[in-house]
Amino acid sequence: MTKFEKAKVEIVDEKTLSNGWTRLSGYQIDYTDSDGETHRLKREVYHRTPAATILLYDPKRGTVVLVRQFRLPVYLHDEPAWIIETPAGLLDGDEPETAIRREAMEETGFRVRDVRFLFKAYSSPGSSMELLHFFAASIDTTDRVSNGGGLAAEHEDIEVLQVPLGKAIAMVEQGEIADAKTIILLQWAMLNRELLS
Ligand SMILES: Nc1nc2c(ncn2[C@@H]2O[C@H](COP(=O)(O)OP(=O)(O)O[C@H]3O[C@H](CO)[C@@H](O)[C@H](O)[C@@H]3O)[C@@H](O)[C@H]2O)c(=O)[nH]1
Ligand SMILES: [Mg+2]
Repeated sequence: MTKFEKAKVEIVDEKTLSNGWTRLSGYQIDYTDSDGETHRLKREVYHRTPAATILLYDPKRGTVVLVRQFRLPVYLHDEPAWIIETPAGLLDGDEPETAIRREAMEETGFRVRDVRFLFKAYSSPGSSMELLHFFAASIDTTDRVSNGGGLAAEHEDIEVLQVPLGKAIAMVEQGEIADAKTIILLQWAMLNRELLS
């Protein structure tokens, strides 16, 4: 028996408010709440497609592979905008594991061998449909087959960093790493280091 036994939702209307790189819709829904009362609510939804991210961990050196790139939404906060993240990208219609192998290679130059699927998580469920698939893989220096750096055709301009895991955790505490997916994966690594040998 949950609070929401009587709750239900009916979509009454959807209008496209913007149809650029990502579609933004304005919905009207009839939401019947937990007391059984129905209210018409307005909600805006950003139709982001699924994405994937990966913790690349080198057990011999105790380092993680991170990428640094310009992020406009951070710039608009008047914060330093070349932020540090785990490698990530849109699935672009591929299976999550295929997509993360491709993104890891394009962004970091590491060819990933065995990949471990960890979990899925909504990155911002109040406004965005984005569902992120989280992975982890151990790598070593011999898996680096190119410099990475992203796709020139898409003007990706990516710096590849190899950071000791303890230092990366300290960077979270100091505010130098401030991306949610990255913090989740670094904390997973701290809790599960024995799985990555
Ligand atoms: N033309 C155009 N191109 C864009 C736009 N936004 C992004 N791009 C391009 O689209 C590509 C996206 O690169 P990916 O590596 O696939 O994705 P990402 O930017 O790393 O991140 C995605 O996944 C993250 C998961 O953490 C998400 O958080 C992030 O919002 C995004 O969906 C980049 O080349 C970028 O230049 C846009 O509004 N217009
Ligand atoms: Mg990316």
